[in-house]
Amino acid sequence: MLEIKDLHVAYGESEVVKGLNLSLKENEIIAVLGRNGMGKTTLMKSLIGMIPSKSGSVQLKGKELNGMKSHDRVAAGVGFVPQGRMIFSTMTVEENIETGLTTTKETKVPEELYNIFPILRDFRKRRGGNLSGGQQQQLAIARALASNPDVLLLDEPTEGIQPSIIKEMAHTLKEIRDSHGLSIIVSEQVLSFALDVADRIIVIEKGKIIHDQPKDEVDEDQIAKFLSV
Ligand SMILES: Nc1ncnc2c1ncn2[C@@H]1O[C@H](COP(=O)(O)OP(=O)(O)OP(=O)(O)O)[C@@H](O)[C@H]1O
Repeated sequence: MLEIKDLHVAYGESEVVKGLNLSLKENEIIAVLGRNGMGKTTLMKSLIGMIPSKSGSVQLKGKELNGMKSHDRVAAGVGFVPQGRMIFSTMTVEENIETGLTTTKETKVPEELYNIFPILRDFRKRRGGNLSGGQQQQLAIARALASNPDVLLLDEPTEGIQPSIIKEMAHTLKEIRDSHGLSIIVSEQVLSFALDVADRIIVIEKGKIIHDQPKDEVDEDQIAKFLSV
């Protein structure tokens, strides 16, 4: 449903994503692993249109996204949870989620989102900046889901989150995938989380995929070696 073909992304002369090919199926969760600086964030930002790609193609359900602005990609069905969550700290929880509704006809936060994350219902009048890291991550996911995406991109969602909450996050993401028929790409450095959440594990190094395997066939030691510095 998401087809990435020969994608090249560069900052000026410096090419960071170097001819990446990836095919994401319906209801599939892919974890993209890689050490710091290997291009995970650049890939994610280019998929949501925050960084233009140099060449290549990204198609969602047959529709070309390359060349489209971020807002139009969201309308086309891409949801994005950025690294560091980027919650609007002075806005309330409710207002934060409402910013995700701009591409839909809804004006109120759908109850269904509060059913997935009940703590956000309880805290809906609190300022985003007053939530814990794990609660802010739930808020960032709820905001991304508000636009009814077909594919959800999460950039290092476990960063700065407690281990017990990380476990819960993997469970919630799989539940959302099942209930919403979503496909998910998550970039990660935490191998245990990737193995917990994903159907397929991909390792990128220097902007290219160097490893691609179904989760059930993964040799953890081998992946750990790819990730060690
Ligand atoms: N705005 C920028 N201008 C120039 N180079 C950049 C820019 N942003 C990132 N880079 C470079 O691109 C490369 C890939 O960075 P990127 O942030 O995509 O890696 P990453 O795998 O997501 O790492 P991290 O885990 O630290 O987020 C790095 O060498 C980085 O220095």
